[in-house]
Amino acid sequence: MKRLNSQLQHDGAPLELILLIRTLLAGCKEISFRVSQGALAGVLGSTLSENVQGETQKKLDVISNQILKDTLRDSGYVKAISSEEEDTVVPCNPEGNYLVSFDPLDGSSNTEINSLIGTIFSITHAPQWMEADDPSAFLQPGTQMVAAGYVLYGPSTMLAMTTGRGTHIYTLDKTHGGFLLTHPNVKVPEETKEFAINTSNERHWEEPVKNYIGDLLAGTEGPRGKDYNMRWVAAMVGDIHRVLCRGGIFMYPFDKRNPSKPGKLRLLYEANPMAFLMEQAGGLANTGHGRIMEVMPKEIHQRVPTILGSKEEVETCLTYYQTDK
Ligand SMILES: O=P(O)(O)OC[C@H]1O[C@](O)(COP(=O)(O)O)[C@@H](O)[C@@H]1O
Ligand SMILES: [Mg+2]
Ligand SMILES: [Mg+2]
Repeated sequence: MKRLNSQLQHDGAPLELILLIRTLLAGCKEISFRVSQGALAGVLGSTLSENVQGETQKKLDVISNQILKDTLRDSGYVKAISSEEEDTVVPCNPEGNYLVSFDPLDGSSNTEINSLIGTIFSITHAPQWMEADDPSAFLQPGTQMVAAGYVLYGPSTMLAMTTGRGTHIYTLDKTHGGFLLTHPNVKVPEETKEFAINTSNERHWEEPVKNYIGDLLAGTEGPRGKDYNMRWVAAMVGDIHRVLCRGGIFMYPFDKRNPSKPGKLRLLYEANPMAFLMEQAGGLANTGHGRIMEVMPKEIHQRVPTILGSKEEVETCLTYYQTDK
């Protein structure tokens, strides 16, 4: 089975980017080990602190963030880091050529129930003009990403990654510690009968979402003429992995509860990397009003509504926004 290195070379990734990705993944392997030790390593449960977004930090949020930060800072390849768990950008090597953004642990609420969690990341070039502690260099649209992916800490530890030449999925071979290419060139089926949305928020949704989901729930008797199934992992990384593997539509739409938080998911750490993976696998990624990867971020912790998945299903969903039917 092909190794990660040879696939990256095959996809034309420059040597320094390959070395950076390998460094990042060394950190993820350490997180994978800590996660698998669970209660034995004392990594479960909450801390007493909150992150800048007012969310209580789990011990694993803090540990994973520290592991990635230390690994990347020491590598020399990275000029600065932005993380869901950091208030501001973290300056690294002023001579570094890359910027890395990450959600060190996605799906924190799943840690205590031994359910799916993961790390989501993206990499862009560091502009020459930037100072290492200048957050404005991170305010680039997702179209500028040179690599993105996630590591899923599930029954197997899996990596989904793209450098813009397709989306490939690898499995961590724990006997040698290498990621092996198990699912090359993943293609998301264009049609689906499966959706993922937190329906407990229905009363806060806007009309297009209410109408679209209402039509899915109507099944064979409704306008869509087929029965849909629903799944919700409560970790985007798990839901997107399922969609990449067998199709579906995943949504975290705009929520009327708090207009300052337009959707729960973060553009830099969650939406953009997943959008890149989805598009490279033939799927779509939209906010309801435009392509996620074209959103110009105004601040590093910005949130964005998300609709990702099977091409035809996302296109159908978007027609509800156009007509507001
Ligand atoms: O509480 P809800 O609505 O189930 O939210 C689940 C969503 O929140 C998230 O867990 C947020 O991620 P974090 O755990 O990194 O904060 C997403 O992964 C997931 O899709
Ligand atoms: Mg997350
Ligand atoms: Mg997180």
